[in-house]
Amino acid sequence: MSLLLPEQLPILPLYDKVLLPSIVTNFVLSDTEANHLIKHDLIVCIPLKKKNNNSNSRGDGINTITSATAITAADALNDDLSRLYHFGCTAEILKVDQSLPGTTVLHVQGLCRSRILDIIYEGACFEAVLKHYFFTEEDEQENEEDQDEFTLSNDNKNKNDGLAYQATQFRILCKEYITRMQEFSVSDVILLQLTKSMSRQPLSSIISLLFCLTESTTLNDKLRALETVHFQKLLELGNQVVSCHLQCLRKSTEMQQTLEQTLDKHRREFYLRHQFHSIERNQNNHSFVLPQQSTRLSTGKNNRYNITFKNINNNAIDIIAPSNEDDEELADLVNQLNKANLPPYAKSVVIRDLKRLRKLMPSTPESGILRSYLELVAALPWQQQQQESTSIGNPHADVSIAVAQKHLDADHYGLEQVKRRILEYLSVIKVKKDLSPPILCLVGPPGVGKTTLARSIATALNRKFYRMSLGSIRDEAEIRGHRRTYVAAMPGLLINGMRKCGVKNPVILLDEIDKMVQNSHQGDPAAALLEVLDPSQNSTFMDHFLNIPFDLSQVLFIATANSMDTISGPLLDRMEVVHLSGYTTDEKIHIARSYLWPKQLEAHGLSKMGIELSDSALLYVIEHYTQESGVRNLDRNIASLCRYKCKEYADMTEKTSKPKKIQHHLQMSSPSPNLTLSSNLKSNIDVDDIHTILGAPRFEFDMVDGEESLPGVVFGLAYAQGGLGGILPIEVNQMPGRGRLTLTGSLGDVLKESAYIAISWIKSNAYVLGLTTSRKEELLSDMDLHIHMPNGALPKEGPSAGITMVMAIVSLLSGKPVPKTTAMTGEITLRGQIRAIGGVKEKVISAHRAGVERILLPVTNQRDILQDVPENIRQSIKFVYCKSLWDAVEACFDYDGLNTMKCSTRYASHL
Ligand SMILES: Nc1ncnc2c1ncn2[C@@H]1O[C@H](COP(=O)(O)OP(=O)(O)OP(=O)(O)O)[C@@H](O)[C@H]1O
Repeated sequence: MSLLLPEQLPILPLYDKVLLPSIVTNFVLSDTEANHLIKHDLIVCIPLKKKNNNSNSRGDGINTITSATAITAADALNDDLSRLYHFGCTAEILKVDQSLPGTTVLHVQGLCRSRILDIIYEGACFEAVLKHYFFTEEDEQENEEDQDEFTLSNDNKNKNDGLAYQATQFRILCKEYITRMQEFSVSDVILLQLTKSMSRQPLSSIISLLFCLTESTTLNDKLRALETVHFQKLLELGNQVVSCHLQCLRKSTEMQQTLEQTLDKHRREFYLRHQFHSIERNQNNHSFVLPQQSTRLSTGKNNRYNITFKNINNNAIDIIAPSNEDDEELADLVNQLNKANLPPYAKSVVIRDLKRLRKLMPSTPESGILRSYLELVAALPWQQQQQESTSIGNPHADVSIAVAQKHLDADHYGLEQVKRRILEYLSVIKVKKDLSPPILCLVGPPGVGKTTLARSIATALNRKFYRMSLGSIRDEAEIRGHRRTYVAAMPGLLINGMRKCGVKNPVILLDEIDKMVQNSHQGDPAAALLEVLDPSQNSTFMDHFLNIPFDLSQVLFIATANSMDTISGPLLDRMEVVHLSGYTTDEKIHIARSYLWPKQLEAHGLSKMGIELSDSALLYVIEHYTQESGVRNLDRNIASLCRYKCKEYADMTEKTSKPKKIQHHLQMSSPSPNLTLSSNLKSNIDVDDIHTILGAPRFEFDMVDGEESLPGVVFGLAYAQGGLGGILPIEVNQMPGRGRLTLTGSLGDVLKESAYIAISWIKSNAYVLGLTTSRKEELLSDMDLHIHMPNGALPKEGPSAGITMVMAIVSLLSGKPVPKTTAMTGEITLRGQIRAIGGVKEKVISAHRAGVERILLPVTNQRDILQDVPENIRQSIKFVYCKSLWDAVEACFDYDGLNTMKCSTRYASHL
């Protein structure tokens, strides 16, 4: 056959590729490269050795050029010729495809191995002089009959070197190789070709195919296959390469198995658990039914199966079954769940979740969430406990009103009306034996004892107390909890509170309910509270995290707020508001004497030292170091006094005691009751000491004493947020101009409007007021007015200064001063009516402190004076109740001093 092939053929050098006999493939060349080749039917494809070939003679390492390129005359100038491998593959050109411009695709089939004897330059291109090698049929002869039965047993060892043995071994290895490759899901096309060739093709072709198709065969192996001209040697090489591949495959299968074994420890546990549950299910199908309270046979870890009994009464599963597969923590959890006395609807959810938890791998985040969820369920008070409070919530128990009153009185001075309202509320509960009366909402300035009152109620009822601060809550989820699908989901404040209390009937204080942010983009927390505060709905309160209805109907809710303005309407509607106003100075003195001073002495270990705080010193502290409606700052200042005395005492003992004794004192947490004060320690705190202890006074109270009664200056009464009242002078001045009005002193819109109303009313009644000489004369046509309220940096707002503005302007224009001991407050209308205002108590109390003797008030505020203002203040101040501005004018000015103003005429002007 070699004779039939020409011994001189054009060369197609191959970069990074080796063509083997029997293989059909294609090479992409440029048209110029292919031109001289396509004139021939046969070519020789010779691999190129690596450029710096210093490795071995076989040409290890071929340059990584991917396409095949023909050697042209120009190429010949290069060193490519020297890099040609000494063997090539003679190939037949099957097809030439030049459909793509500039590109020629040569479809070729390898025919035989050819040794390169010489390279010659022939007709503008290089050609190789070759010697061809073929494998004859005899070469490839093998014992076909024994092939299938042939095994690699010891009996056949004598054949080890034989061709048949090599061939059979190759076939066996090839089959294993194909099977293993199938396991690794290698492309089916390759395996199909290999499988087909196994039965039909001669072995040399199979070897070629194997070398070309398997990606793991190196270029080196392919070059070795190309130069091997003895069939048996080729077979040996084939066996070697396949064995090597197989070894790799076996190794990776082994690794995979080991990896799976390690990874599958948990999966195996899962299978076992699953298996166990199905056995358990079978057992449960045959569960015993007992007529009485159900019991579990045993929870011991040695039990093969746990048998669950069903309660015949409610047909619900009464006890959650533990499992032998449970770890210690999970067994504990199941135990707690069983003790939690869950209602049937909660139990079914828990059983389902417990099953899910057991199927999950403990390391997964979902398992953690589920576990904490079940822990929450176990910790919640689902049923009334025996040891829980014996008062409200338990219909057989009684609330002792006398005890409640004792507690309230013991903790709080005064607040008579508030205490009375609380006792009424508790009486309703006692009589009705449930908690349906509306929820109490204590509204008042800071530090007046709202929180402590709620705490006293809880103590009086012998219930647990939980304070829930709602200040700045803007997310509905904080009340209702997050759904469990969210990462780091948590139950809401209420369920958390119930968990902390551990009882079904605590007193929960919804503190600062007015500070809750309404209608934020994260939902409306106030809306979530509606359900909680509605007695008809809160028995099935739904927390998103818990996702099981929870009964809050036994909880006694009390809310506190500083102002009602910011509480949402529907929420306010569900509550009964109890107002707490600020304390008078007298009340503060009482509170300080009877509660705060003894409390702080006790807290500083000075209760047995006989330290006294004089009344004048206490009053000085209240007036010059606090400016509040409550007593929180006063409490703090009293604590400062106690600290100072402590320091004095410590210094004194250090000076007088021997070192040993000092040591002894330092070790003591509080001074010994036996220790008496040395004569050096001053036991009385006077006004003079206050400066030394508390520093310079922080507030100077505005007193009318220091003021002058001038035309155009009138005292109004102000009420600031936080329950503080005070006197506020309004100053008016006039200047030549054209009737312009200037307003200064950080006045708000409503206050400015009051000024315009005042001017309008005065202008329209100028003649009757005696400010003009005829009805037609225009007031203020040639002058400008300037109204100012001192303390300019402090923003002021509200309608209650209307009356004061009118009187101040009239006073200026008439030249008649209003006595400085007269103050006033009231909203005005354009018709001159005076309307009710708020904060009466605080305003009156502060006016009293400032030395005011007479106050003008709207007649509709009379009941506030009678109800709220302490008797001693009522006695020392004269109240003038005004229905219209004429009453106020009458009270402020001497009528005869005005032009024509007479009592009778003022009514005429109204008509
Ligand atoms: N009438 C009172 N008798 C005795 N102590 C009082 C009285 N009123 C307030 N206190 C004391 O004042 C302090 C502050 O009271 P509390 O914290 O209850 O104020 P609050 O009204 O809840 O204030 P806030 O609105 O800022 O929460 C407490 O130590 C309390 O004991």
